Amino acid sequence: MLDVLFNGSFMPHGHCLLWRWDLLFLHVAGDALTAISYALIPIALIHLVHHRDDLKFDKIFLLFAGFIAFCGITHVMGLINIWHGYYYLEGLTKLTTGIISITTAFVLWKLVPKILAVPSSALLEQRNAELLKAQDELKEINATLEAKIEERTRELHVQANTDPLTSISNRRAILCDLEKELLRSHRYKLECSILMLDVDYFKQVNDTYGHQVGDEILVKIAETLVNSCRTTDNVGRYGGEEFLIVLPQTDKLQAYELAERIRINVASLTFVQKWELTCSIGVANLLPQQDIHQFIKQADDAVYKAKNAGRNRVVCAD
Ligand SMILES: Nc1nc2c(ncn2[C@@H]2O[C@H](COP(=O)(O)OP(=O)(O)OP(=O)(O)O)[C@@H](O)[C@H]2O)c(=O)[nH]1
Repeated sequence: MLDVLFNGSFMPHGHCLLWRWDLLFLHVAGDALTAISYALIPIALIHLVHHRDDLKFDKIFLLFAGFIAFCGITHVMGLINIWHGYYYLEGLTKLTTGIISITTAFVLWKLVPKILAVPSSALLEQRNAELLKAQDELKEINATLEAKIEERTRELHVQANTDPLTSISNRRAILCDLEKELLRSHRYKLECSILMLDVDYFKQVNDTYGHQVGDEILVKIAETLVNSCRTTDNVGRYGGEEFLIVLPQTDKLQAYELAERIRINVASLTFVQKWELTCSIGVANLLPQQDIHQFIKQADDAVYKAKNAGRNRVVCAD
């Protein structure tokens, strides 16, 4: 079998060309150039498949490489057969080339729908642009939402710490301020005073003029307190008609003077109704080691004394 295959004793092709140099040149040059390029193309294809893991349909590239390589071999056989007559070998090469070619053609046609289904780079670019746009829109929505959440959180914080009637700090907030001030004063050995203010005979105001007038009076008193104090002082509504004022770095005498001023300011408030509005104020100055409850009780006791002493007065705790 191999003897037949490698039998080169058939008439060389050169005889058909009558050994004319011009014909020989055309055939040799054409076959040689084709054979060289048919050797280089498969190498390039294999290199490509080898270096790109993400290459889709890599099997077809390898099939192409084989197909082109065998085409090259048939041209080499054509060259050899100019001088020798290996026509069995050439025939076998052509048959092999034909089988690989038909296989490649078959596989390629089978792949066509799949290849067409792969989105084109223009389509991918368009999708990418759409995604980037959607991403920008989402970022914008996110930023808006975050701003809204921040705003709402601020509003809720204000709501949680503000007395809805008077718009000053509520009991929770003023106690929180006092707690902080207490810690600071103890730590840095600073003076700290508080005023507890209770409106006199407020029940009578409500009973005589109605709850709404009572509310208006509370609002006016809160305004008066805020206007009478420094911005560094904290004014809060402690209870119904009770107000707590925290005075950082303020000694007993300064606190007493402020309390007197407040008492006078409240007494000078005028309402449509002829009612002499007064208040009683207890002053407490922070003692060493004193906690918030003891501090407030001191001020409360002073208010109680002021009430018992006839109201409309300021009493300093002992
Ligand atoms: N209008 C109004 N009244 C309130 C509010 N909170 C508490 N009060 C009223 O304040 C009154 C407080 O009455 P009391 O504790 O007896 O004290 P008082 O009448 O001021 O008497 P003294 O404190 O002893 O001078 C009650 O009638 C409460 O209903 C409020 O938000 N608005």
